Amino acid sequence: MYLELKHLTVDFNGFLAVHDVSLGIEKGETRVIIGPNGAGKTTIIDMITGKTKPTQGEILLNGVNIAGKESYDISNTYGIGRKFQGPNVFDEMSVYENLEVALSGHTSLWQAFTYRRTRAVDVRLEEILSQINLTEQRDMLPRFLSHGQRQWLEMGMILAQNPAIITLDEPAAGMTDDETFKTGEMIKSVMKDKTVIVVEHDMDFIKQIAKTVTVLNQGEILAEGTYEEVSHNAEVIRVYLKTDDTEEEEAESV
Ligand SMILES: Nc1ncnc2c1ncn2[C@@H]1O[C@H](COP(=O)(O)OP(=O)(O)OP(=O)(O)O)[C@@H](O)[C@H]1O
Repeated sequence: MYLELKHLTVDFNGFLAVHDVSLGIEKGETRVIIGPNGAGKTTIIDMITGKTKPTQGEILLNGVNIAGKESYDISNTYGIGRKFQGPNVFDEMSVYENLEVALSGHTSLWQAFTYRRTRAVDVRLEEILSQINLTEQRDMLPRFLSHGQRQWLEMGMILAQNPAIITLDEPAAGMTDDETFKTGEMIKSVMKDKTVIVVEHDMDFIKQIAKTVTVLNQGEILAEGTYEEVSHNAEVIRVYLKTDDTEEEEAESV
């Protein structure tokens, strides 16, 4: 198994946000994690990316335990990239320059001094611009982009860093249906060689991208399987998928 979470638990002053979670993710897989608000989804991403240290358990990447390592180390040494829920770009730089900063990976003063905008850099950045549908917006400042386009810029910045594993926390939140669909296609095509972990709520989007879905509830795994399996699972429907509409319909039919 490529990435293996083993018996992960997080105790926030007596509150178990994540409790004894074990799951395995294959290399190149796109795994979606769903569940009600407060289920512990973001906390799991926080542990994989080093923001939160598990109270117990292991996170094995190719058999190496990375649980509790610093986020800087996890991103730079172990190649795990993250897209946060909110936009995280440099406002005074153009789309192209934002991607360039991400690609150059100025992790030391020496790299910053020796960096040159070579032909190879330009070719790669143009390729990323096309992959994230922002070729025409390359010289724009991020504030002139739509919400969805800003999210794509961030996905591009992660691609520029070329991580092996990409974690995306609600990438489609606030997007139009068209932007959401394009984001799904982007994950399927551009990120097909990456291992991708996505936290999401939009079930159409999940259906579009997921091979395996893990359902969390109150810090524990409730179900795991294909989209079809989990969306027909009675417990998953009861705790998560049941909408106010279906409850009203049931109440009316009684
Ligand atoms: N630093 C913290 N200290 C205390 N409690 C926390 C902390 N971080 C998260 N929690 C709590 O842990 C639980 C799980 O939070 P988490 O953000 O992982 O849920 P989630 O499944 O991502 O929810 P959402 O869908 O709303 O983003 C929540 O009840 C949250 O309030």
